[in-house]
Formats: sequence, structure tokens, C-alpha cells
Amino acid sequence: MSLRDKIEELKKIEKEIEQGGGPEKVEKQHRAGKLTAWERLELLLDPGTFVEIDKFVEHRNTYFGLDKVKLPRDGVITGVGEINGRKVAVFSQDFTVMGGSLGEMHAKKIVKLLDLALKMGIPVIGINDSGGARIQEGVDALAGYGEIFLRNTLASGVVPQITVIAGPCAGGAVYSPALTDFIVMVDQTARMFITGPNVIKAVTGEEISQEDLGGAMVHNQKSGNAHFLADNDEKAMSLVRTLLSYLPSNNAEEPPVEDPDTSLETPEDILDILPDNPNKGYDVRDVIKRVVDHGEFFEVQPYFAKNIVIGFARIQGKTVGIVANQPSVLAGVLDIDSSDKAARFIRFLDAFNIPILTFVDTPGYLPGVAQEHGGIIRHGAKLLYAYSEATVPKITVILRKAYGGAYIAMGSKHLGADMVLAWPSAEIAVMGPEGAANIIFKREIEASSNPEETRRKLIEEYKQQFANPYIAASRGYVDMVIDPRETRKYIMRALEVCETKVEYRPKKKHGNIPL
Ligand SMILES: CCCC(=O)SCCNC(=O)CCNC(=O)[C@H](O)C(C)(C)COP(=O)(O)OP(=O)(O)OC[C@H]1O[C@@H](n2cnc3c(N)ncnc32)[C@H](O)[C@@H]1OP(=O)(O)O
Repeated sequence: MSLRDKIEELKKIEKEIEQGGGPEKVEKQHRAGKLTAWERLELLLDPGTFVEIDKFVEHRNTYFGLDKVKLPRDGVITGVGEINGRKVAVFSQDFTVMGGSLGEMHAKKIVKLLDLALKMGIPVIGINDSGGARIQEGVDALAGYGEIFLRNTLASGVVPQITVIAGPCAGGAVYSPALTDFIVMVDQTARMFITGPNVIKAVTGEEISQEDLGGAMVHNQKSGNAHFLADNDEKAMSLVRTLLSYLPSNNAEEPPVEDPDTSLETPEDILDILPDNPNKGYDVRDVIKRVVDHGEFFEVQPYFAKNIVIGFARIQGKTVGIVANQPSVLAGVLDIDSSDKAARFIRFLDAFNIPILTFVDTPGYLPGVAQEHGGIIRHGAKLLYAYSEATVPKITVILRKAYGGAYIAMGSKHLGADMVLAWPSAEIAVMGPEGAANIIFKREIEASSNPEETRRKLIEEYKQQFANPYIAASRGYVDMVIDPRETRKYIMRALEVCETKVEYRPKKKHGNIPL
């Protein structure tokens, strides 16, 4: 055979492989509202940038008649491509090939890709659509998952890892996504659970549908396992592209600078957001949008623990991570879920050189038996730990309430904030005026001929004395009390000063965050 003939043969082999599970399976995939592994990659990557690796890999299993079965690419496409001109490593499981199930060689392809991404310092995006461990391959499939979990862990904090769940992801398979930084789930088609409805019914007697057990909304809203909800595969791919635009390729790089907004102005109407009544809520995102570049805020986990808001934005084109109490939900209290949500995000920001911008308006940690018995002490400590551990620039703006332990936890000076700004509306105290006055003036109130009137007067007195930013500012715990209309300017200046920040921590193997 001449070289030209051999090239013809190569093209023929490639064409066969590219059929995946064949037209019928592709048709079934489309009928289920899902794109194929290849179609997803085409939407995710810049056109013409994908370079496939291991296209010719085949399984070598002989059990249960598998030796007679051809599984193109062993059910997963792997390779390197570009997103907005930056290199990424990607794998996309092909459900048309034996349900995208993971056997020995399928796993080896993903492991090889993760090793490559780690060596080259490029983000990893995994598109999951799989029936899990390939049952016929037994322990080889389990070993494959173990090898992947190890790589996910080693890559954690070195390169960003993003998972899209675009179909089933069941059993131990869920732990690879869980070890990555962000999970996007596609509404109605994504499913994640350790054991499905049938096993649950047999073991606990509970009856539940797949969607209610592990659908995209459940994990976005209830469990907090997912970070983003996408209406369909197209939206999921576009979401990943946006997310990546905020991130560096690895922990030794800075995030890319995009479309810098050099205006120093904060819109005048920022003064109209806080209600006059301090017990009324407002949407903290209205504050965030008036401060960041072009009013653009990319929220992460918008459906989970809504009493805290996290997400990405830019200041002068540079990425910042935002953590903000949300006074319109549970008055912005800190509880188990919001502490977990914020702490994990802060650790991501710190690992990837992204400054933390915190907005504070919280009445404290949520009281209650469920919270105490649920471990609020341990979960709340995660937030303290994450802020304390972080060495990236930390800028905090106290908008209104900053009470008790929550004052300390929310990026306070005491946990190493580089710049703490406070609006004149800030109230920094051990607790709110009503609670405080009832305790410290208890005897005076009881002895009074008009207890209600005395209580009211003493609460007012307490408010005058303590419910302001000036005592904290007089101690240097607040660096500057500012006109809210200058918030953006102060943040810009603070971030500029922090650009050369270097902070060392004692040498250790790793800390022991309260998990
Ligand atoms: C450490 C990791 C440990 C684990 O992964 S444990 C989890 C093991 N996996 C499971 O229990 C899930 C088994 N699969 C299923 O329940 C269903 O196939 C699933 C994922 C809900 C999808 O259902 P459908 O959309 O109706 O598709 P289907 O059942 O017709 O499957 C399509 C083709 O894929 C095959 N398949 C799915 N999961 C597989 C697996 N794990 N091993 C081997 N083959 C698997 C299935 O047999 C079917 O093949 P075919 O097209 O009929 O030739």
C-alpha cells in the first residue's frame, strides 16, 4: 500500500470512529433533549481549535461477550482546544457508546488528560453523560474512577476544574464532579445521585422520582452540590465560556484582563438602596452592580443559601470575587449553608489569585436548635478559616449591620482584611440595639415605673452610642468611613495598592479546615 492508500485507510477508520454509537443512538440522544458529545464540544470550543487525543483507544475487556463489541473512542472524546483564545483540556462522555459507561480505557483517557492539564497548567472541563462504572469491566472500572479522583484532587488549586453534568451521573461517579471547582447542571436531563430511586425505595421505603432526587434544580437549590443551572446543553456550554473568562489558567497566573472600565464614579442612586428602616431588607446585588465594571456581576450558586451572594465581577478589567450578605433573605444571617457556600468560594479565589471583595450587612449567626445541632459551630468556623487563610487582597465594605461573630467572620480587619471601608450607615456592635439594651439595661428597665418607655429610651441611647462605624474607626478596625458615592473609587484605589501584596504564612503541609 502506498502512503496515499494508507491515508485513505486512516480516514476510513476515523470516519467509523466518528459514528460513535451510530445514527439510531444519536437519534435517541437528540430525542432525549441532549446533544452528542461531539456537538457539545463544537459549542464549547473556539471553532477549529480542537485537537483530539486517543481517538483510536479501544477497550480490551473480554467478559460478558465484550470482546465482540467495538466501542468507538471507548465512549469518551478527549483533547485540547481553546476558549476565547486560551488553551483548555476537555473530555466529553459519549452516551451513544454503551451509555458513556466508564471502563478501564475510558478512565485511562481521562487520567491522561488530567495529567496533561496539570503539567501544562491549563483548565479542565469535563462533560459528563454516563451510566457510570461499566458493569462488565468490574473492578477495572472502579480502579479507573479511583485514578480520576486522585488526579482531580492533585489538580485542585492548581488548575481550574469545571464539570458539566449533561445526563446521568450516578453512584461513585458523582465524586469526580464533586471534587472539581464548579458544577453546571442541565435542567431536566442531568441527574446526580449516589443511589437511585429504586435502591432508595428498597432500603428506606421512600418513593421519589429521579428528577426530584437528583435533578439540576435540586442540586442547585437544596443540596448546594451544583453551582449553575443551564436550560439546555447550548446554554451550559456558553456558561462555561463565560465562567472561564474570569479565571486564570492556573494558580501561577493572573486572570485575564477584559474590557477595563476606568470610571471612578459610583452612581448617585446608590444612596437610595438602603431603606431608612434598618430592619428592612434590600437586594445587595443592587449595590454590587453599581460598584463593579459595566454593572456586570456573574453570580455563582444563585439558588442555594440565598442569604449570601457570591460571584465574579471586574474592577478596571481585573477579576474580583464577591462575597456579600443578602439582607433580603433571612435578613442576611450567616447559617450552615451560607457559611459553607462562602468559605468554599473564598478558598477558590485564594487558590487562583483573585482578590476578595466583601460587602457586609448581617445581623449575626442564625440562632436555633437545628443550626446548633447541625453543626453551625463547625460550619461557621469554615468562614473564619477561609478568610484568615486567604493571602490574596481582601477589601471589605461594611454597608449596614456587622454584629457579633458575623462582624468578625465577614472579612474583618481582625482576619487580615487589607482595607475595611464603612458607609456612615454601618452599625458595628456585639449585637443589635434591641437585644443589647434588653440585656445590659435589664435592671433599669424592670425598676422603671414605665418599663416600655425606659426600654425605648435606652435602645435609642445605645443606638446613638454604638450603632455606628465611628468607634470601630477610632480603633483603626475600619480604615475609612466613606461617602457611599465614593465606594467604587476607594475599592479601585485599594486594589491598586494591593497589586504588590505579598503575605507569608508559616510553612506547613496543609491546614486542617473544620470540614
Ligand atoms: C465508582 C463508580 C461506581 C459507579 O459508577 S456505580 C453506578 C453504576 N451505574 C448504574 O447503576 C447505572 C446503570 N444504568 C442505568 O441505570 C441506565 O442505563 C441510565 C444511566 C439511567 C440511563 O438510562 P437510559 O437513558 O434509559 O439508557 P439505557 O439504560 O438504555 O442505556 C443506554 C445503553 O448504555 C448501557 N449502559 C448504561 N449504563 C451502563 C453501565 N453502567 N455499564 C454498562 N452499560 C451501561 C445500557 O446497557 C444501554 O446499552 P444498549 O444501548 O442497550 O446496548
